[in-house]
Amino acid sequence: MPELVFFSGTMDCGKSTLALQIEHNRSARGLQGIIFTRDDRAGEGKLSSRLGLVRDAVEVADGQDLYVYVVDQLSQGGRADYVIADEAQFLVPEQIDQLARVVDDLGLDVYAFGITTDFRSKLFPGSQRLVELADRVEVLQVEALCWCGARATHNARTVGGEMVVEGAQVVVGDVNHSADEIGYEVLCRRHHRRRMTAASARAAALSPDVLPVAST
Ligand SMILES: Nc1ncnc2c1ncn2[C@@H]1O[C@H](COP(=O)(O)OP(=O)(O)O)[C@@H](O)[C@H]1O
Ligand SMILES: Cc1cn([C@H]2C[C@H](O)[C@@H](COP(=O)(O)O)O2)c(=O)[nH]c1=O
Repeated sequence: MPELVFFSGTMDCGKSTLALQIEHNRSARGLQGIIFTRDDRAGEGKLSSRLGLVRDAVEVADGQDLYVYVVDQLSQGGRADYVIADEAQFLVPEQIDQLARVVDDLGLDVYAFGITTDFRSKLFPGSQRLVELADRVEVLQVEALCWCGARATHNARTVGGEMVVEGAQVVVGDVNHSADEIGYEVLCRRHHRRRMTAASARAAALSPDVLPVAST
């Protein structure tokens, strides 16, 4: 049975790498996929992994109907054996419904990859719809780690290393960034709740004013 699978996790946990591996293994067996992406850090129409691999993909536009796109490809004589959608958190709920229709009406597997929650730990609308519609939600096995060593479950947005909680839901960026840029850091829930990034933990440890116990 074809499936809609949502591979989810924090930033930097290997989602795009897995997307590229799935694509590689299928194309090595002669299958042909349609690869959708949106706002990848590597630029328009790219699916990129921090391991250095990058490949071309279809950049999803505002309001684009993904079901119609796949049908058009097939009716123009193109092949589509499966569909991959990276950065799926940036798709709108209607586009997730269209991906579900690709599974149900065209009989293709659809593999979607994305972060579930934003820097405020609120669901992205596209990810919410994926959780609602997916046949399976898979959490990636390689754990991204918080600075404290615990499993990272949350995404923090940082400015100058400090966590911020105000701003637009979508700001394309990376976990490796210079100190004064907007960036991201993955944290465990405890440290996300306390807004304690690696930089603020380091500063607190160095400060003579801070008592060793802090509970919020
Ligand atoms: N230099 C490196 N050596 C080995 N693994 C790396 C290196 N840089 C990044 N990675 C791996 O790549 C992962 C990030 O992969 P990526 O597919 O870009 O993540 P995501 O799409 O989830 O943000 C990291 O969690 C780490 O496991
Ligand atoms: C938490 C959060 C992230 N983003 C952006 C930052 C990156 O461009 C992508 C995630 O990419 P990755 O391959 O999973 O690292 O999402 C955002 O726009 N808003 C957020 O709150």
